[in-house]
This record gives sequence, structure tokens and C-alpha cells, in this order.
Amino acid sequence: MSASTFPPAFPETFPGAMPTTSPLLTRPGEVSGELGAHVDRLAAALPVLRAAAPTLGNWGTDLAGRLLAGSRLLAAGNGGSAAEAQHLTAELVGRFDGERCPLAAIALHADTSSVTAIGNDYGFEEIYARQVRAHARPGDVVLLLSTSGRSQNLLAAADAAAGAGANRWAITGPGPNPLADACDRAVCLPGDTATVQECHLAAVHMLCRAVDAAVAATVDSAA
Ligand SMILES: O=C(CO)[C@@H](O)[C@H](O)[C@H](O)[C@H](O)COP(=O)(O)O
Repeated sequence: MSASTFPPAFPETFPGAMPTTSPLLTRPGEVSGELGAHVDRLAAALPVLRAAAPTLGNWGTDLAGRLLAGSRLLAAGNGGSAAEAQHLTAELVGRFDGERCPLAAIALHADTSSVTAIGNDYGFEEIYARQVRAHARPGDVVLLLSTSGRSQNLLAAADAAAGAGANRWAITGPGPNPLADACDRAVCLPGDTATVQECHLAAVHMLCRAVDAAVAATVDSAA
């Protein structure tokens, strides 16, 4: 594409453009109301997320203590929630607010060979449960993220975590839901799937912030 044709007109001349069957793809000007409503739905959910700050702070302090003592976080979700799980483990293994020791955290969906082998041999419901049975030890935290709170593979993972003596935490969409009920602790956030996922990312960052603060306090008190 030459510089003179970039950016292309929307959407008719874009190579491989989606067919304009969706009202969201007809005219950019017409979609702004729906996009504004998207932001309004997120804004409506934020007070509930704000109210969860003390809970997430306590989770972070607890998690930091466990990780510094040698336990691990195992995180899992499906689709967008798998991405949130991996985002969380990356912040913990890498860093978030500043320099600190690496913390043990594994996103279970990211082991693609295990996921495909277990899914192929035992069924999709088992992809996380079997990994939890393999990796989880008493004192570990198994954190399950779900917008619906109804995914069978996450419910099976919660069951497996209980069998391993691990702590079961859930971050879900609207409660009550079966996953929140199956876990020891749950934060349930309102909204449609997209809103819940956006709130979950903020909740993940809040948890990381609390973990980092607790790690820093522990290091300071030991110095
Ligand atoms: O991101 C989206 C839709 O917004 C999807 O990928 C979504 O994550 C998938 O449908 C998941 O399978 C939903 O699972 P869950 O959140 O209900 O446990």
C-alpha cells in the first residue's frame, strides 16, 4: 500500500475488511453512541470494584506472604480471562511497581503442550484440573478467573485444588455463581462480559500493587 492510500477509507477499501453486515461496521460516526455506552457500562461497574479494594488488598498481603514462604500461584481462565491470568503471572514473575524478587506464578493455559495433550486425552474439562493435581501443593493459591463463573474446566480446577489442599480464590462476573460458591474466597464484579473483563484487569493490577507493597514491607522489616 502506498503512503498516499494510508490510512484507507473505512471500511470499504481496507484489504480483507469485514463485510458491513454489522451495524457497528457501517459508519464510524454512527457507532459512537454504542462506544459511549460501553464506557458508561464500565463506569457503572467501577464503584463495585472500588468497594473491593480492601478485599484485594488483603488478598495481596496474604499472597505475598505465601509466595515469599515458597508457595506458588497457579492461575487459570478461558479466552479473555486466560489473558488476564497470564497478565497476572507475568507481573509477579517479572515486576510490577518496582524491583523485587521474582515470585512463583504459573498461568496454566500457557503450557500449550499440556493443555492440548490433556484436552485431547481426557477432555477439555480436565485441562486445568489435571495440571492443578500435578502442580498444586498445600498452601499454594489457585486463582480462577471467569466472567460467567460457570466454566466447567474451572469448576473442575477448583475441585482439584481442594483435593490438593490449595487455597481456591476466584475473580468472577456477577455473583452468585457456581465458581464463586466453590471457592474459599471470591470477588464478583458486575456487568456484561466485556465490562467484567475490563474490571478484572484492574483487579489484577490492584492485587499486584498490594503484593508489591507487602513484599516491600517484609523486606524493609527484615533489613
Ligand atoms: O473474551 C471473550 C468474549 O469477550 C471470550 O473469549 C470469552 O473469554 C470466552 O467466551 C470464555 O470461554 C468465557 O469463559 P468464562 O469467562 O465464562 O469462564
